[in-house]
Amino acid sequence: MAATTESLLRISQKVFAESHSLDLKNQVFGTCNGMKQRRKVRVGVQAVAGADSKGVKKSHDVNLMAGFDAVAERELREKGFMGLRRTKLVCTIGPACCSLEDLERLALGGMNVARLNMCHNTRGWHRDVIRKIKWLNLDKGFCVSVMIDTESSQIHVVDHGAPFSLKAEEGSVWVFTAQKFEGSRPFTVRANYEGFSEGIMVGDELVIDGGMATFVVVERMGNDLRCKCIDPGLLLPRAKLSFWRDGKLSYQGLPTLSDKDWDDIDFGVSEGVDFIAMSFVNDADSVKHLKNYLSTKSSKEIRVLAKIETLESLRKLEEIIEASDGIMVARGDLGVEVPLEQIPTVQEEVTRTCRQLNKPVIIASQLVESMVEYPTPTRAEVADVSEAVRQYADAVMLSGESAIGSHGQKALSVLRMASSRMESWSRVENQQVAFHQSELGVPLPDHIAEEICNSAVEMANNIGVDAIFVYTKHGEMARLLSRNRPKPPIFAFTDEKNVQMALNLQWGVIPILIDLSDDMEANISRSIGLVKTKGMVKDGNSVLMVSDLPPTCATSTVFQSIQVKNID
Ligand SMILES: Nc1ncnc2c1ncn2[C@@H]1O[C@H](COP(=O)(O)OP(=O)(O)O)[C@@H](O)[C@H]1O
Ligand SMILES: C=C(OP(=O)(O)O)C(=O)O
Ligand SMILES: [K+]
Ligand SMILES: [Mg+2]
Repeated sequence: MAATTESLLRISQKVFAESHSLDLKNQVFGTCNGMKQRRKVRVGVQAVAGADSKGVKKSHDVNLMAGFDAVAERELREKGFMGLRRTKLVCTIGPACCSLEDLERLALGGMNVARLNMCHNTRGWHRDVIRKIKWLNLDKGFCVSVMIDTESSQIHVVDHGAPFSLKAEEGSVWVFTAQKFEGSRPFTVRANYEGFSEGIMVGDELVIDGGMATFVVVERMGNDLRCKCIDPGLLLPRAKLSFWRDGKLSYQGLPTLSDKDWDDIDFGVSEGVDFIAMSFVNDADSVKHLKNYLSTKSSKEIRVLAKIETLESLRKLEEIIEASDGIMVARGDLGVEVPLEQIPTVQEEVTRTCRQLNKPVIIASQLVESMVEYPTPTRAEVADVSEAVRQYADAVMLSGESAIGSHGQKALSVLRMASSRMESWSRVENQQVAFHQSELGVPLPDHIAEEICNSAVEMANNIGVDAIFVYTKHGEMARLLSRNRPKPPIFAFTDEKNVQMALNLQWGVIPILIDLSDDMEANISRSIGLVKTKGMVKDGNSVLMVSDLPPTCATSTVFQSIQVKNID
């Protein structure tokens, strides 16, 4: 495929316009009732995209209009309803997988969300990748969401005198400084942050990368620290530094979001990303603050995920989960503050709490770490991925395996295969075991929606329908169904693009963008017609349908119903 940077840019601007179409709508189509207005807008955007990309085939237009996920569609045709993967896959994009061809291969391999870690590389590089992904979505009918991950105020090495890792020998003495110096000075390490040594005293321990090596501070020289290695190990080029006193991490009062993070967030807003993963969250307030900021800055809703990677965040787990749109169990940095043997139980606890509170959860870091170098995973790594899937995490994630590894596609296929295998095993294993969940909703309408979804899933499992269809404006009913981890897959029909992109992270949900109207019967026949033309359902299939659409825009009563239909 020959896509020049220029054409990429043009089409990205279209995507941008689509995701920021609020003002556009009123200008172009005037006023009518809300739903009709949206319906017209999409046709408008599609016509523009169609006119612009002359090479785009007819089938792509159908994809654009119906907002299908070409990969889920193919998977369904090949493997049937039960073979559809339920666990979502997140890939960190880096230099090893940033070409259009690489990204397309990852999308074809099942990537649901592309993650860009703002710790690394330039904003120009990130912009280029985001635009490529959006272009692929448009051109190939993929449905890959974009997530940016903030850097936060981490203290790390920027220069240790070598482009590769160095060994710190026992008893060797090193100077840690924030000052720039010319050339290379042996045994000198430069940190990224001026105040890195603030409050640090002689006798404190300096731990590298959560235990790769340990030093003790032997002298303060202004803001520099002279340190002696007491536990030998490796110093990597961007190694993270943490200070400990009396077995406790010393708190340096660094903000969760730095000035650079706010710039990165504005960048994410302007590029129309779907998720922002917030690093080093310590409390719910920082999450609420970012969500408020985004609600004023962005015309589309950007979901905020809190990364659980500090001891403090575990103390305030529930309030953080409640404030967020989802969670990432960031096991890499978590392992710096929490003893490694506790990581598995912490993971299980966070995953369970997320499901109770109905928020999606991603299990991240080192899932198949050895594949950064080797073409096959270790048996232990496959067991780790399978365990996350058995715990019913919504998503599993690749980091360095895709960003810098030589076997990114293979690593993704390991996640895909391990997920599918464990999912089908769990369906058999859990046949009799119901998940005991606490009630979520307090106001009556929420409680009703919750009970309807719980009953719908029980019914779907008992009857053995092939699929669940849900018609949803904000995605809430889809999430409530997903929370029950039903046996059949959930097809979520929505007319909100950003709801579709957010549901990409939700276990077992295939989000589909279609026009929805006040007429439920019309919605049902339209959705069936669409999936039938795609070959996704056949005559004889049975579907359970759940809806939470208001019957008319004028009334606030939500019309909820469950019905079972045989496709004919
Ligand atoms: N955008 C990028 N550009 C260059 N290298 C990257 C990028 N994203 C990730 N990497 C590399 O991949 C490794 C793994 O990624 P990740 O786990 O996200 O970051 P980190 O190691 O900083 O926690 C990083 O250490 C870095 O070397
Ligand atoms: C996912 C993580 O965050 P990052 O890769 O940004 O350090 C982690 O620490 O596990
Ligand atoms: K990060
Ligand atoms: Mg981290």
